[in-house]
Amino acid sequence: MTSQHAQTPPSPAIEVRDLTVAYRSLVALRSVSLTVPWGQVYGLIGTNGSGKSTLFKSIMGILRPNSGTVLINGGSAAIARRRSLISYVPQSEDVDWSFPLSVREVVMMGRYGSLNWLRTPRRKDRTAVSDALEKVGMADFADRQIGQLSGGQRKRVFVARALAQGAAIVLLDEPFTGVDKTSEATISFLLRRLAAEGKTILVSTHDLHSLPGLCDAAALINKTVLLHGTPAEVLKPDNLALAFGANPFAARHGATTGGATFVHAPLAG
Ligand SMILES: Nc1ncnc2c1ncn2[C@@H]1O[C@H](COP(=O)(O)OP(=O)(O)OP(=O)(O)O)[C@@H](O)[C@H]1O
Repeated sequence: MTSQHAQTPPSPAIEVRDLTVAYRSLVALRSVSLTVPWGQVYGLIGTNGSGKSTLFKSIMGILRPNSGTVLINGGSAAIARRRSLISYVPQSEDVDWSFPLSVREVVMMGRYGSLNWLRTPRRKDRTAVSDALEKVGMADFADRQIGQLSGGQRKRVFVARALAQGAAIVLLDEPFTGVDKTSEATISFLLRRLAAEGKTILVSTHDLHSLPGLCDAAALINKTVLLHGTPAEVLKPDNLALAFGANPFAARHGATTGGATFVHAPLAG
């Protein structure tokens, strides 16, 4: 017997459809399509300038695409941001570290919608901030100015901001660049735990060696998505070489091709 009401399949966490983004005449992304399901850590792999940050900013709705769409849980990025559904941990270079804010104040920003900046924190906000700082091992640094932190500590503070926000989707742009091993392990552990709770993590990284332990799936990107698959498939040297020309990452993994899904013919340059 069939049910009278057909079940609508749940929307994926992130769905990018045929996205093209240009900075004036420079095309940074061309016809990018990507589906990221719920409950996964998904890796975005690409060399410098391959368009990873542009894709993140497009997913966040910060950049307006020339064409194509981005859906967050089936709706617009603007709605997702307003509902604090999605959080963005930027590259360190994109943050003004001289800004006179304490660690606690940065994490508290995760508790305010952008329209609510002047609201006085309530007890549950303060508790959420303390809990998040505890989880990333930064509770002892709560009153320190953000400029007085190491690279790894700064990243942990921004991860804490995403935790305090309670976002169901977290984007992390190069979270392991310039980061010490302790911070990397803390962040990786937290990301795996968030995914186990059903949340979705999209992470861009150059660090291929961290990929198998961290990610459930990954995509190789060079202005467009070249291929996607499991980390083991994506990391096959021949796939990296096919995607990027000579293997620019000098990966030490496996030696055969196959398994990964090529989406586009590899691009030159
Ligand atoms: N604001 C901008 N104006 C003009 N061009 C830009 C701008 N931001 C990025 N680009 C260019 O767009 C392309 C993609 O840049 P993007 O920052 O998205 O790459 P990326 O993969 O994040 O690189 P990286 O790993 O170095 O951060 C590059 O050629 C870059 O020079």
